Amino acid sequence: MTNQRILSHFHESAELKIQSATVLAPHIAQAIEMMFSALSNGNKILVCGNGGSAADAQHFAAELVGRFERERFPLPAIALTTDTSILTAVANDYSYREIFSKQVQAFGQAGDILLAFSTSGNSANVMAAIEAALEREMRVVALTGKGGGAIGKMLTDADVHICVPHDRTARIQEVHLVTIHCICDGIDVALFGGDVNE
Ligand SMILES: O=C(CO)[C@@H](O)[C@H](O)[C@H](O)[C@H](O)COP(=O)(O)O
Ligand SMILES: [Zn+2]
Repeated sequence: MTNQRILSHFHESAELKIQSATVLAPHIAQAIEMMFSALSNGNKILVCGNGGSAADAQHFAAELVGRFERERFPLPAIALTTDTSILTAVANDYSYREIFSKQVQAFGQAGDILLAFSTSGNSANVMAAIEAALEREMRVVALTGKGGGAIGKMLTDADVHICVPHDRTARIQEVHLVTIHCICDGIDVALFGGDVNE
């Protein structure tokens, strides 16, 4: 019984990944192109999300500033989920809704990219961050699920929407993870070409 449950998690996850690959590949390719071009112009990437998606935001920033699979110079990415003094002050003095948007206003510049994670597409603080980014002429890459929610409706044609075709938060997060690894790999390939062992 327990084993069956475990097996079904693995199967559902694997099946969704296969199914998402075709649907998401063109959007992921667009995100890679947009990020590579921004980084090449001296711009940076700000990243945000709640809960498991906060971990994804930090995971992505770590792979850009540190490394993914290749040795290379550090690339500028900042997770907006890590400074507990900023997060608690803004949540306490203003609202939880503004914890990311205030940081976008503080650090974001035209041409920078906001990478925004929300499995529901409806987290108010992620939406506020997107609003702030668009006001500053930043571009947005949104990783969502569940049809994209309100975030899907806020994005412009200049932005990229990577919407996982599923309704279960855990499954969506699992596809978000492989997506950020695709993006890291794509940026490395754009920088150096070829495969990892070259
Ligand atoms: O990791 C999980 C569930 O798998 C949770 O921590 C989850 O991230 C949190 O409930 C988030 O607050 C959900 O926000 P969102 O993805 O809808 O924007
Ligand atoms: Zn989770």
